[in-house]
Amino acid sequence: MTDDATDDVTDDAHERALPGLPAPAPLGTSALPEGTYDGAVVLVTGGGTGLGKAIAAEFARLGADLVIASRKEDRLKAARDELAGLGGRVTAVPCDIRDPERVTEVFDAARQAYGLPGVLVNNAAANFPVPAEDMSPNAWRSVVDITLTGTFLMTREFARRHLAAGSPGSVINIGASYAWTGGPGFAHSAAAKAGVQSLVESLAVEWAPYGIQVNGLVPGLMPHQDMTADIRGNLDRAAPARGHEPDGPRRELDARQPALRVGAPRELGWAATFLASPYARFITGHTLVVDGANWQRRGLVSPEVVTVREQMGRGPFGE
Ligand SMILES: CCCCC/C=C/C(=O)SCCNC(=O)CCNC(=O)[C@H](O)C(C)(C)COP(=O)(O)OP(=O)(O)OC[C@H]1O[C@@H](n2cnc3c(N)ncnc32)[C@H](O)[C@@H]1OP(=O)(O)O
Ligand SMILES: NC(=O)C1=CN([C@@H]2O[C@H](COP(=O)(O)OP(=O)(O)OC[C@H]3O[C@@H](n4cnc5c(N)ncnc54)[C@H](OP(=O)(O)O)[C@@H]3O)[C@@H](O)[C@H]2O)C=CC1
Repeated sequence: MTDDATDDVTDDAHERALPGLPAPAPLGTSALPEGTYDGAVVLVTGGGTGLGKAIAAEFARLGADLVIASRKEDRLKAARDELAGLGGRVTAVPCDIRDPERVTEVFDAARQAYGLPGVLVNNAAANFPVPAEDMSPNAWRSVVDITLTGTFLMTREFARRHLAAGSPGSVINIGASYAWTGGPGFAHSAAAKAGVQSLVESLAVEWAPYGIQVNGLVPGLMPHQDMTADIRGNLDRAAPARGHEPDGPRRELDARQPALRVGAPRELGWAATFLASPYARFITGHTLVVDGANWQRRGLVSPEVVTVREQMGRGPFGE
């Protein structure tokens, strides 16, 4: 199982005069004791690709049985086989999280396979860059329905089942820092992630009395080979991949981070396994940012303003 390694990129950073933040520990290692998740069932939406798969992998290494859910069966099956190679059991359930009936079916399938998941990672989301004035109503709805409504439906089903069973649980919502900074060019996704962040804070209080933790986990820039063409295209505008590999090292992206490197997906996975672990039982309603301080970045002097249209190489509105 690979981690879409930024290791190569990290080496680049170390060749510089400034070291940047140190490289992460090797893939396959963990700060948590072996077997921390033995007997636990972990449900990860969007667990067939990218960061969701990396998160699922870290839970699997620590003994969890996994349920991964998303729309595309072929990718889910490939990920299931890959994750099963880490030792645990893995079930893949096709599901569009916008549909409450499909959401119910995922939990039914999980219960039948291993029992009620004790951990839910709401990782599935949708996003593409688009100037707000060009965005169709359906484009807005699509991103908000998947990212915010889908997250709510999954979380509601998880809580209902735990409330009925009287059992504790842990929810982790994967967010984005533009939830609180705003995201020019990503107005739909930023608004949806702001809603996801708000859910963390509302539901943590609402459900703490029942033993359910709800936390947020925000990745910084963590490129991986499953990035959609839209997101990849956005990165390509800033930093074209070198060589023949579409996921080749991108020194230019590293140079744009205070850490002088992008994040490795496993760094998010490690944070998720901590947040849902017995060592974080008094942490709820919190959002942990794993981004090398990129979201706090400010220059002494503000950079020149470049409109979203110009950044995307688009002509005047309406032409
Ligand atoms: C680089 C910084 C990133 C920072 C943070 C990153 C956050 C992330 O969330 S990354 C995760 C990205 N991953 C995904 O988005 C995976 C899932 N995404 C998708 O499957 C598609 O992108 C989807 C959301 C468009 C698919 O949803 P679906 O319901 O199948 O939608 P349709 O294909 O029917 O399209 C709906 C609607 O949206 C319009 N649209 C699609 N792409 C674009 C685009 N690039 N620009 C403008 N509009 C777009 C599409 O045309 C439809 O609208 P109508 O034509 O009006 O019907
Ligand atoms: N990569 C990064 O640098 C950053 C990522 N993030 C966040 O991290 C998370 C993962 O992103 P990343 O791995 O990069 O993106 P991916 O595109 O790889 O993952 C998105 C996942 O969501 C699933 N998905 C999309 N729509 C639905 C749906 N309607 N129902 C069920 N599943 C769905 C997709 O599977 P399928 O198509 O099969 O449905 C896919 O597995 C997201 O929440 C994203 O916002 C935040 C900041 C930066």
